[in-house]
Amino acid sequence: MIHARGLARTFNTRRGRERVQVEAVKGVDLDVEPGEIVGFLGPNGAGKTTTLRMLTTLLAPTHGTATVAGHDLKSDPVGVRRAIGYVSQSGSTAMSGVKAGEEIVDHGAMYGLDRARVEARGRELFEQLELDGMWQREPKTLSGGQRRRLDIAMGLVHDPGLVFLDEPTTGLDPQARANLWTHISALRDRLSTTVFLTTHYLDEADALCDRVLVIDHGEIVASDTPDALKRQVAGDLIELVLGDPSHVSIAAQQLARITSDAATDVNGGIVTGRVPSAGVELPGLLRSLDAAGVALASIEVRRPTLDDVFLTMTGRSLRDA
Ligand SMILES: Nc1ncnc2c1ncn2[C@@H]1O[C@H](COP(=O)(O)OP(=O)(O)OP(=O)(O)O)[C@@H](O)[C@H]1O
Repeated sequence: MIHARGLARTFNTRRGRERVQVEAVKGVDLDVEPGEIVGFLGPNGAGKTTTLRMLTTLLAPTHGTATVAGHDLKSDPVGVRRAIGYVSQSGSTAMSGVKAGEEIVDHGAMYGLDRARVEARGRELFEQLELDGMWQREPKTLSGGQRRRLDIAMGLVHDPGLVFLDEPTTGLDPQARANLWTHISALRDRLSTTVFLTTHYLDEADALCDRVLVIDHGEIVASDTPDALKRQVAGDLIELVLGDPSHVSIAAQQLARITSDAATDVNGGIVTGRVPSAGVELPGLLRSLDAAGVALASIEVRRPTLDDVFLTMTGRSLRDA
């Protein structure tokens, strides 16, 4: 669906009186297969929006080539535009006067589609996106989550095979975000729409995306499934909270037998260590602790997060970057 090679964009800008060149995107290669939900993750200023604007024909690349939904970005930008949906950060719904349904029909008509056909498609999308009953409402009277779903309906009304969502859940409360994830997954499952979305949120990339591309300083630093990326970080963290603190050293010994680096941390009555896979190691550990007479108050397992992945790759936390 998307094949980009060496995609780059430089901006000429001024810093004070000095002219400077900003290399926003530095020769990115990326491939997205049909039916995938791919998350484009990175800190502020990493180059996400610039890449998205290039892939959607809104910004010309300085270098590189790309095929998007079967059309060449440079030689056939109109073909690209017809074949994709794009939902920007700010959305495209008008805030006054026009009814939600009319906006949808006008938007589809812009693509040269028959109004009756667009209306049928729009009503179907309203149903799928839980917007039933909103056809006659003005967008300004909708909730934040409903408005984002209306934006997505607009992006899909011409039935594109590929849709770009720029930070789709920014500004929504946690419940509305989770609800939108369900809808985006369902769209892919029902309509086989390929989804390419940018996000700041680690939990969003983790919960929603089949694959995550991590961009930093204009370069892709990782591309894999969230689980595979997290497996690259040295395993799961096991935390043993001891019922009897005098068992600390024996518990540490037992845990050290299975940790990746034969090391554990002891803090009061708590012993922690990283193991390659907690699911595999835990039953044996519990048996050996039991045999050694160690009483546990509780046990916790923490899987690595995408933030741990970013930290391992760049030495910085995604949140602080
Ligand atoms: N029109 C422009 N002129 C000059 N510099 C720009 C322009 N657009 C983007 N940049 C710079 O390019 C870099 C990448 O910006 P971009 O908006 O693509 O990042 P981003 O990952 O989308 O960030 P955010 O998450 O904050 O939206 C930044 O350093 C930004 O300041």
